[in-house]
Amino acid sequence: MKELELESFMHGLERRNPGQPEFHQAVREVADKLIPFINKNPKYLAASILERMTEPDRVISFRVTWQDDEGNVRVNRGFRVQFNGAIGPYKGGLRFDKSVTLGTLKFLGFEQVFKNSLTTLPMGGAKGGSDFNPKGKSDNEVMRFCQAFMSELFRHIGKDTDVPAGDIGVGAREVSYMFGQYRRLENQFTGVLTGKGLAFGGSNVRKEATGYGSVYFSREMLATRNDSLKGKTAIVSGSGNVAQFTAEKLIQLGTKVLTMSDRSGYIHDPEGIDESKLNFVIKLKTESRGSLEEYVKEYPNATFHKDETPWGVKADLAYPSATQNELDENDAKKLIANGCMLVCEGANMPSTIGAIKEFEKAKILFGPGKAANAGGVAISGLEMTQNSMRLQWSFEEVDEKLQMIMKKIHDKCVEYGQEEDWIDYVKGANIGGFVKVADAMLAYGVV
Ligand SMILES: NC(=O)C1=CN([C@@H]2O[C@H](COP(=O)(O)OP(=O)(O)OC[C@H]3O[C@@H](n4cnc5c(N)ncnc54)[C@H](OP(=O)(O)O)[C@@H]3O)[C@@H](O)[C@H]2O)C=CC1
Ligand SMILES: O=C(O)CCC(=O)C(=O)O
Repeated sequence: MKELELESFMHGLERRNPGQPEFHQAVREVADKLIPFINKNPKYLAASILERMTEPDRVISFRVTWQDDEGNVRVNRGFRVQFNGAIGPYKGGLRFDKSVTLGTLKFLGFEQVFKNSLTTLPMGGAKGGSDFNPKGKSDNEVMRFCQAFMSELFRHIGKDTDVPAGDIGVGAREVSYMFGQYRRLENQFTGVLTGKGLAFGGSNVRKEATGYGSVYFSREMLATRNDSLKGKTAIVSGSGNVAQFTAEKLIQLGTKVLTMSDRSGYIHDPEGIDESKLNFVIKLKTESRGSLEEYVKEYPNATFHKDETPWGVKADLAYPSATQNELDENDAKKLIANGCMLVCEGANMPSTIGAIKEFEKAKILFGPGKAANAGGVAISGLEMTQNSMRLQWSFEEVDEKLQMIMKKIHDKCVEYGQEEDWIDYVKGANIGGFVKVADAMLAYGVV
């Protein structure tokens, strides 16, 4: 049987998916670690599992027509990429951002397949969204867009088919508008979206889960070196959902958070962002939706660095939690030179392949997003469970389950990623996520 070879596999993939560099990057990172494993396990090779797993089950693309406050008719493009449903209903967020393309959503959907498998819950992988830019839009415009988006999406989703949630640009407000529209169209109250409000089927801890989960994962990584979060300093990037609750949990566990960022730049607060300063950021980002520049007006001992990223700040730990490719090879070199011992990805694919190579060379603790940020979708999975049972677990109960799941994901990464003198978490997450999906696909035969 002819073995797989990385460059020729990638050549074929790039030829079949032109103009989708983020998708190429996500597949390369996975294939680099998986191909040696597949070549040693001919059952996967013979069934062309990697070729099948890099081709989405289904891509849905549609027009979204809505009206702005001036009465102008606006047109956006909507997508849902149902990437792989071998181990459960499709599951993954929706992103509303002007940068969204099919290639972006294919990279995110592909990552989601492995991530969801790692959670140990029965969820396939999907992602969707639109090039709609929510920035500067009124609440009414966002509502009309969400209703128009759901007016097409509703026919492709369902509690046992595909269950979307939030991502960049899609938070509690947007999920609520979409859930309201789904309920109106289908006349059904079912768990068809997660991240819902607590009053209408949401789960405790879903809002916090991605950030908290990322911190719990980093706590497990540090424990492998008999170390802990207490007394450390941290760089956090982003100031949205994931960054906010990463910062909150770090503060609670005794870590000093020095930075947060947004599209306009980053803030550096050498005294540390404490709970009350974080509440200012949360209000700024979820209510007035302003720029972080406002922070230094309120807290003048901090500095604002316009159009810059925070990776040059000296700290023990780094939590990239904004967006893809926000941390490159040079940033990685700066972090390592400054003594950073751990990078934990709250965002999806925030580190470039060059940056990851630097972390691997330096053998620092590096937690890839598909493992480290899986807490969000894990609690979404538990929201689906609670919806099916028609009950709601307490905050403490769900938080305990989240900690257990993050520990299990960490254990899985160690099982497949343990090398002689370090843990290759990228390899561990990729192989650990692959095996369950691949075995299900093998069991189904040629489908
Ligand atoms: N929400 C979730 O449960 C999960 C999210 N993720 C991933 O985490 C990351 C953050 O998502 P989330 O917090 O939900 O999204 P939000 O929309 O809540 O926040 C995104 C944050 O990142 C900043 N940002 C977005 N794009 C850019 C950019 N191009 N350059 C610089 N900063 C940028 C935003 O800045 P600004 O405020 O200026 O818009 C904002 O601070 C994404 O990669 C997402 O895929 C992963 C797992 C689950
Ligand atoms: O909760 C979910 O279903 C989606 C979370 C998500 O989009 C992600 O893990 O990237």
